[in-house]
Amino acid sequence: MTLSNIAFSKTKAYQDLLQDRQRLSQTHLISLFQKDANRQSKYNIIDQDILLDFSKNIIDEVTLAHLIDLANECHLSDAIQAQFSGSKINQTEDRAVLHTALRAKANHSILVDGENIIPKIQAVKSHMREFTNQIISGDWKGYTGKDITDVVNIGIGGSDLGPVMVTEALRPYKNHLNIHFVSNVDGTHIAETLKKVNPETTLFLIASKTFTTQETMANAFSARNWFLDLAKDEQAVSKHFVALSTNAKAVSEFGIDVANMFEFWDWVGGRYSLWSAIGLSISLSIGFENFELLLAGANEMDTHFATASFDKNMPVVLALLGIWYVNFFGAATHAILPYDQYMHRFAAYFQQGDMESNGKTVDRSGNRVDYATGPVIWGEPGTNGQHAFYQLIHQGSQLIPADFIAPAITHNNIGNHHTLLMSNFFAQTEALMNGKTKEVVEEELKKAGKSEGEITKLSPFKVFEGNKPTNSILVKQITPKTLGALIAMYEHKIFVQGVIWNVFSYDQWGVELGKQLANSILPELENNEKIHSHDSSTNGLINQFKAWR
Ligand SMILES: O=P(O)(O)OC[C@H]1O[C@@H](O)[C@H](O)[C@@H](O)[C@@H]1O
Repeated sequence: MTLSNIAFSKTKAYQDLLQDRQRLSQTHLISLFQKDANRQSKYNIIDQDILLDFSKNIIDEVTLAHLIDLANECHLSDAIQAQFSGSKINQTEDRAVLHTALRAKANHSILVDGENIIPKIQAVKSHMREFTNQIISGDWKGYTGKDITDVVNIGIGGSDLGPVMVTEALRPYKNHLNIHFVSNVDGTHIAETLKKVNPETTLFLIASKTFTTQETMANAFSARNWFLDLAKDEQAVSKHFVALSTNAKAVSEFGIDVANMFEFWDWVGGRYSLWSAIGLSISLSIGFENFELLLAGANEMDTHFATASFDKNMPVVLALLGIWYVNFFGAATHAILPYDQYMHRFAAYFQQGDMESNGKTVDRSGNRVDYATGPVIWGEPGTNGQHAFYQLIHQGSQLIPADFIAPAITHNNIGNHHTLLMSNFFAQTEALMNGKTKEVVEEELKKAGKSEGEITKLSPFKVFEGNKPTNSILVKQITPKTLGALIAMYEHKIFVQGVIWNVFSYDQWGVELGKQLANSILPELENNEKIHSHDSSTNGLINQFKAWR
């Protein structure tokens, strides 16, 4: 079973949606609410302690029906089925895409090349459980007999962002272990981290799907050298270095015993790998039982995605709304705004998740697309964002659809902080929708005692057009389970958009060119000769670098 190959812009639904866009061009969100007393309940999905309210979007029933037609015309149901069943839908790399299998129930069966992969997933999980328990309990000792106190995850991209985001989001569930992350090849990152840890009590997780990534290998070798300089014993490495990888050969060449390797497989995409052995830092941080709850939450979202009708399907609705704004309103970006300080890396995580997946311009037949695809994803936690960039969302010239995410229950009930936070959460989407008319502005200025002249001068700047679309995602509480569901919801959203845009969401050829060029420039930096082999800009920069270093 392969993915269908439907040109999105040639579908009937696309034409219908163009007309909807025309029809709604003069319609304000406020009037959509005024026209339909049931609007809130119609555009609302609740599942697994997550409420998605998408009523503040510029859609009506006809538009939603056309968006769903679009999904059907692009054979979305078949695509979902193809992904979940292990078809090799990552065609450019000839791989299945089965992060969903990592969180499937133990009695499930999913075949890849005729082999049921569930038993081997379970075997790695047992290894993770056992190892996690040994480290947390102190049964696992460092080379001088001391307990492990610090864990350093060395990885980049998908081998870093997911674990960082989740360990931060689930800090309230954290145990005594200090978890550090080193990703950047900038020596500062590893140097500053090593200053904080003691070799006798530190465990390094070398996290790399390929075990060839330049940044990760450089950091891993530096960590190993630092460790050996202090421990002065090769034998000690096995107690302090473990690998999370698909590449056993490279792991043992690095000097890590394969018994200390936590395996995963090529059908787990890097940016979808936090559910695999790459999640070991998460399991160490919050305990394996909580890690399993994270997987269970994601699994429940998988079931929701695979079974709910499209109009009641959170990932599908989010994906269709995203397409509505990217392709029919020209929105170039999409903001993810968590009103939860612990979720401060959530948007950064989905920058990779979304932009590395759908940042493509070639369709599944190898032709250039004639429509926009993946938007720029960005965001910061509320309310910090309000005091920084919300100005542009409210009054700027760009349309910026935004997801507002907040927990009803906080982990830190201090004074009235949570109600203060939530009042902002509710107020912002209301303000973005309603805006403020000239009449209201003038009335306010009048009440403030301004003269007629001042009112005329000031009022244009104080008017808010409103009509800015938002999704509100209210979560009962951020727990391992609900966080797992939220992440899976966004993962599936990305997949749905890729299906409809007719791009391959699970490869990432676009990151290769820079790597290739860096490899060819590297030897040129290792001597003091003047460089002439590039364009004049690159030559000039390299030569100035050499002159200054
Ligand atoms: O886990 P690895 O193999 O070290 O790869 C890390 C990252 O490497 C990048 O080159 C890829 O674009 C990412 O998708 C990937 O997550």
